[in-house]
Amino acid sequence: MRFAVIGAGGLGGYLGGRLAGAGHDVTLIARGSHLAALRAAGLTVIGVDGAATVTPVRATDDPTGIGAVDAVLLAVKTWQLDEALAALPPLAGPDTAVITVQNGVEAPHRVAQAVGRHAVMPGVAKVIAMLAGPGTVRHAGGPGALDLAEWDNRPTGRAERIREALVGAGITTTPPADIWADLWAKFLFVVPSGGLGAVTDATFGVLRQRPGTRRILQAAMAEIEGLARAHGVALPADIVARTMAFVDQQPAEGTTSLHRDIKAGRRSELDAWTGAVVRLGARTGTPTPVHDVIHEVLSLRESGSASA
Ligand SMILES: NC(=O)C1=CN([C@@H]2O[C@H](COP(=O)(O)OP(=O)(O)OC[C@H]3O[C@@H](n4cnc5c(N)ncnc54)[C@H](OP(=O)(O)O)[C@@H]3O)[C@@H](O)[C@H]2O)C=CC1
Ligand SMILES: CC(C)(CO)C(=O)C(=O)O
Repeated sequence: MRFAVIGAGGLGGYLGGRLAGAGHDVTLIARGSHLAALRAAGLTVIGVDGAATVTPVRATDDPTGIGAVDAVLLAVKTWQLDEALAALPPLAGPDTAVITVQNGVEAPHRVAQAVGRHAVMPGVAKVIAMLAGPGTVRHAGGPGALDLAEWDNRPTGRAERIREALVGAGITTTPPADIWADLWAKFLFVVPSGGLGAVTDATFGVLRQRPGTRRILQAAMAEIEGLARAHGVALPADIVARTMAFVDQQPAEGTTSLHRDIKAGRRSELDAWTGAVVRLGARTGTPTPVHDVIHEVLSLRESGSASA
């Protein structure tokens, strides 16, 4: 199949590298020193069981020469989506799927405004992958899975072909009963853990062990459960207990990307994570007091004016 990956960073590089390694026609759209390294020495994916290099790998910063592809993996951060969307038109044919992988529940809607719902396949990535340096991606954990579906979850030939390509490339994927419920379930895990982790600078191990932080985590998850209900999304009745059990299985030293980005002073996805909870809560009249506090504290810290 023909794939284009817009944003060949941690996640896009991992998925694109696996697909290219399995023989698919993959073009990575990248920039800067990462693009230079991809062109010079290919893409190296350091996995849990060793490293593999795909070389040569097709990489460019100019989408105009690629032509229409079967699927675009839109793998940039949420705040980079507008710029990435500008690269889409030359890649899109009448049946091209545009797969979103962003954490949060708003990215598919933003992309659909640009390309239409028929083109968008919301995806949920279950992997921990990061750029280890120019041209190199590290798969640090997680099952290495990408679940995706059509907007209305109906089975289609293109969804099936993409799943076959993923499985053939060693990426686990399961047809979801409802991709929106899966997106919200992941939202309910990452946002409370990320927000509270960033506020306290605590790892999963600490957050789950202290009675106080554990209670706040559960209260934050319950807020998102209420928000999902307000959006007509059916989550399992025991979603908070299930998600706490999942938190209990995470490596004790683990943190989320939101926490790591804020701690390192990099631009974060705060607006698409905690910000979205506050925004959607206000829009639907759903109380989100825990997220309101977390959002205010982290916004203040990100604005750099905490000591002004
Ligand atoms: N990494 C993971 O394991 C997971 C990530 N996600 C989600 O996936 C998304 C991507 O995350 P992640 O891969 O970690 O982020 P990264 O920052 O590692 O990767 C994004 C890449 O896209 C590049 N990029 C951005 N805009 C453009 C553009 N217009 N043209 C070319 N390249 C561009 C960035 O380059 P530059 O640095 O120059 O801006 C960067 O290399 C996030 O929304 C995240 O929530 C979801 C689950 C797991
Ligand atoms: C699942 C998890 C926590 C893995 O990195 C994630 O998606 C994130 O931190 O952004």
